[in-house]
Amino acid sequence: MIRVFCHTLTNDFNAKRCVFIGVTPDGRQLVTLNHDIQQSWNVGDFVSPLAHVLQSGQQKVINSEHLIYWQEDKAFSSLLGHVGDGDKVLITPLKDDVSEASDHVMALAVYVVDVVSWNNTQWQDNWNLHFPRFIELYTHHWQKLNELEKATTLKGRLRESLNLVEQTQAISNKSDLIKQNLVGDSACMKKLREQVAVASQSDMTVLIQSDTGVGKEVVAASIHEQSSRSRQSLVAINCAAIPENLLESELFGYSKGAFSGATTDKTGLIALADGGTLFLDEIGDMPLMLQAKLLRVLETRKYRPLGSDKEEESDFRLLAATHVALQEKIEQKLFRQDLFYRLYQFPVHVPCLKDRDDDIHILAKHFIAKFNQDNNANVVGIHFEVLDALSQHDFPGNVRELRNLIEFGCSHANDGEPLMYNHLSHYLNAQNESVVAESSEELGVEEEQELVSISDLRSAVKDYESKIIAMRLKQFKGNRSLAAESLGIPKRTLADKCTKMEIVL
Ligand SMILES: Nc1ncnc2c1ncn2[C@@H]1O[C@H](COP(=O)(O)OP(=O)(O)OP(=O)(O)O)[C@@H](O)[C@H]1O
Repeated sequence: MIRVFCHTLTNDFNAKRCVFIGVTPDGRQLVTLNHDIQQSWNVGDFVSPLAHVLQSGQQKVINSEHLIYWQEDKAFSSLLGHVGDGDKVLITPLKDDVSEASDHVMALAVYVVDVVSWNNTQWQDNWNLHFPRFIELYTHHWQKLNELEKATTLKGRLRESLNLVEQTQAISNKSDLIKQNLVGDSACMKKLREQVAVASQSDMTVLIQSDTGVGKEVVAASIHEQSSRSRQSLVAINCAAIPENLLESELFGYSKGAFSGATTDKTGLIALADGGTLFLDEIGDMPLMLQAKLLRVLETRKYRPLGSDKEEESDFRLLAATHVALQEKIEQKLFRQDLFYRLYQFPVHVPCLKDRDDDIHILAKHFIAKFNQDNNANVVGIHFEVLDALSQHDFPGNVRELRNLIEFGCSHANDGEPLMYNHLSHYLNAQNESVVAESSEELGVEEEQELVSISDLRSAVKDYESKIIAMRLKQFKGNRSLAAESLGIPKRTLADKCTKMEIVL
């Protein structure tokens, strides 16, 4: 469009030079639009004649002798090139014809007319007659093109935001589905489900890092189930559970005769995962020699079964998990750094249960429902004392320990009844006994010293009672029901004694 404008001005109106200047979208700058010239001016810089025309909206004709006044504006001078004696520099504003402000200037055309043309009456007639019409037509077309461009850009942006909305919706839908297996309402579990949903949309290698029993396997299964590979298998292996020499043949498979005992061909897990997902649990325990082989497979997708001279291909997606800190293993030269970075494409951390104890209740309910379903039982809910006790438990074995605990309790509960404290007391007391044993040992030393100095038996007994109650309350983190139950006294009696003895916790 600009080329056509300059071409018409040069050919039909004998312009010696023609430059097109536009206003930037933020309205702050004037910039040259010709491809071969790069200059810009601040719209408020009145050292330049361009700012004057932009503000007045009136065409300006500058005689060659008056150019001296604008010499301070070096950019403007260099724009014009050589201007001969008597030549005229014209700056014509191009006004937008649909804008409500009829003086809105869209652009400026700067051109030089030589003295001969300017003094020629035929040129003058032609210029007076056709130039205004040309400018009007040109501005109109240019404006339409700009509108079209704006509409196309807007359409593109709308599409982009629509895609974003669709993507967010898809992730939220997936997260809801994932919640059926990856239970928990804590903020970190919601975030984890979102990460799982995002991971399931790509083929990136996911490295799941966490303590034992937190649900790494559940995370891996959820990623696979929500991915486009879900119709094919999820093939899982625990690298720590299999002896080193067997792990290689399990993964790569072997040909008949590869070693003594290989009486038939065996398909390896890498082959079985073709089209699906391979989950390597406890990858931190994989021997170094196998790590090198795995790295090669990840890079080429090719592998060779033991004893075979033929390379095979497998299109699998890798998920890996570890409960050990791989960085430490790298420092100890027990894990390859290059493999770590290959696995670390999409890292996922699953938080420990003690860092999200809001989830204990919902997980407990989930495991009771599962127990009922699997055992055709009818344990109805969970008593608040059990929840209190659970929230004070540390769960070093994480969700797996909670699941075992609930299943243990459910198996002692009666149909139609909720899960009560006494159904779990055997399990929990075994834990508490170790706490009490620790405290008792400490008390033994102090007690010995105190016994020697007793002079008032009644007050010593009271002190002793008060210590026992305080210790028991501490053990149950201030829960008076549990402390009273453990001491075999009613809760009200314990409360009275606390008031009388001024025991506060
Ligand atoms: N968020 C959860 N929702 C429901 N069940 C869960 C959740 N997290 C873990 N579980 C259950 O807890 C048990 C242990 O989970 P999982 O085997 O996935 O843990 P892990 O981290 O892989 O353990 P390990 O480190 O021993 O391999 C399983 O029975 C699993 O179903």
